[in-house]
Amino acid sequence: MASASAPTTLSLLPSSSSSSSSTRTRSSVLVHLPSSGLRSVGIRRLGFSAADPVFASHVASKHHSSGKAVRGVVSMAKKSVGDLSAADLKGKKVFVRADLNVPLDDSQNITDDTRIRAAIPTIKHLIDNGAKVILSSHLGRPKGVTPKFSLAPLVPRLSELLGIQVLKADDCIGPEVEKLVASLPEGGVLLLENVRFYKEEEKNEPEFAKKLASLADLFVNDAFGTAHRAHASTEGVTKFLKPSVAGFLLQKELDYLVGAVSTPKRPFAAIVGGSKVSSKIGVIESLLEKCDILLLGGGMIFTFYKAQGLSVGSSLVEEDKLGLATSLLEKAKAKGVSLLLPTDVVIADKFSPDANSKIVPASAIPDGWMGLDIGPDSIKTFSDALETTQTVIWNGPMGVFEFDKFAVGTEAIAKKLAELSNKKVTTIIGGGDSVAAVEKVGVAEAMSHISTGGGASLELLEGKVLPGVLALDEAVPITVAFNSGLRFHQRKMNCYHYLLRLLSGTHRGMNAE
Ligand SMILES: Nc1ncnc2c1ncn2[C@@H]1O[C@H](COP(=O)(O)OP(=O)(O)O)[C@@H](O)[C@H]1O
Ligand SMILES: O=C(OP(=O)(O)O)[C@H](O)COP(=O)(O)O
Repeated sequence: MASASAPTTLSLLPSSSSSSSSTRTRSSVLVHLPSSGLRSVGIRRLGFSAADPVFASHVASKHHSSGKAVRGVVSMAKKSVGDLSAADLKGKKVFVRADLNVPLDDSQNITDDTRIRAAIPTIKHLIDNGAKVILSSHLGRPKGVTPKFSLAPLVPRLSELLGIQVLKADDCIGPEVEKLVASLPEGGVLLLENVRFYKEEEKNEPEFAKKLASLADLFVNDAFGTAHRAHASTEGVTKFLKPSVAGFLLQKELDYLVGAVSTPKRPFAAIVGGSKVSSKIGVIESLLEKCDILLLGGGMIFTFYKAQGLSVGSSLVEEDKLGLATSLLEKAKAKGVSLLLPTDVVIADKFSPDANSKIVPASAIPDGWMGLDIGPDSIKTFSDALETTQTVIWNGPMGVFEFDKFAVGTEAIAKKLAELSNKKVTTIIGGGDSVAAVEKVGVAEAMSHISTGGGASLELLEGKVLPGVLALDEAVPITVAFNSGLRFHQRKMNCYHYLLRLLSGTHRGMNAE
């Protein structure tokens, strides 16, 4: 659950990391919060954490584009559904955006209900307080109305978990939906049809957002897995519904992924595997700024080996990323990050569960063979390194874990993390295949945090701002103090609008004054 202790002063901290004189700090900004008032409203830190260097860079680069050389960090407090009282909720129609994008088999059976279970606490809180819940989600990436992407198969599981019969609408806007909403009792739940059946959803068209919003009195966004999308049901509706607040799942995800990773207990290790070097380069680069130990496994290691001049046989390689791999190795060295590549690998004569396999040193992969897992020496080295840590984040399996023969490295790391979790090490797993891997090994429960958002968690780790979070109301209006050189200005303002102006480069309060 989110931290209930409120920071009393949130700082736009001067950063010393910039090497460019053009981006060096010339101003500092303090954001003062009335401490007693904050505690009384149960403020929760959401979205951005103080002193996050990656976010600092992000803010700075945006702000620099306006010609104002200010580098800093903004910490924001988003209003939570837990901050709404029973009086705020009783009889109110609440538009809840959840991410119920669950996998279904060919017979429309749910094969993993993690996202449905994760959405329950917020819905239950609302119905227990007498609200009328209008539940919205997408499923898959349909092009127009597509029956196989209907949310209907989710109704039985939702009803079972909530202990009430969930109603289902055949659309997400329009007169029929309005009728169902009008007859919804207090404590009732109406599941709208897949919001992506309308192309206006992903285009974030205001008229469509307005129609969705017209169904309700207030908005709760609990769709962490979709928080990196600025869609009508995640971002657009906030323009028409007040308050717009965070749900418990969104809050919990951000607590771990922003809180634990921006100010981690150290030593802090990241394990990055999987198959797509290109989609994970941003993560590796940003993790080099943050972590003490970086362990690489999976299909991406062969690009690093090849970049070092080793033979990799027919292993997976992204040729156009060789230069980048070299620069990442150099960057790790310069930053003093302990970047470990596997010293031995399990190789196969074909990409198949029944391939012939053998273990070889990483420097001795023969032609015609491909690396599909990390070897036993590497497992030992990685396990020893992990023993020293206090926080571990894992994204991407160590090998082709779908084939039992090449699942040993992934399973060993999963078990090691479970063991460390029991020793109070913070363990965070993100990414669809990584979560599937820990589920397969049966250790998901042991981990500190399993993220319901693959893309969203990666974007957070890269230091990106999630539009679905940014759009939510902040907990309280706050006092912002500007200190610009010798001048000092103080004004009360809304932190959300302040941040928006800072990000968009339209803030003119510092050097301009
Ligand atoms: N050595 C390897 N060669 C080819 N594919 C690999 C290798 N190691 C892991 N993989 C594959 O990587 C895939 C997962 O990669 P990715 O999508 O990046 O992870 P995640 O979904 O956790 O972010 C798995 O399907 C796995 O089989
Ligand atoms: O499954 C999702 O993302 P993920 O596979 O990155 O975790 C979310 O539901 C977002 O779906 P989208 O990537 O189609 O916008």
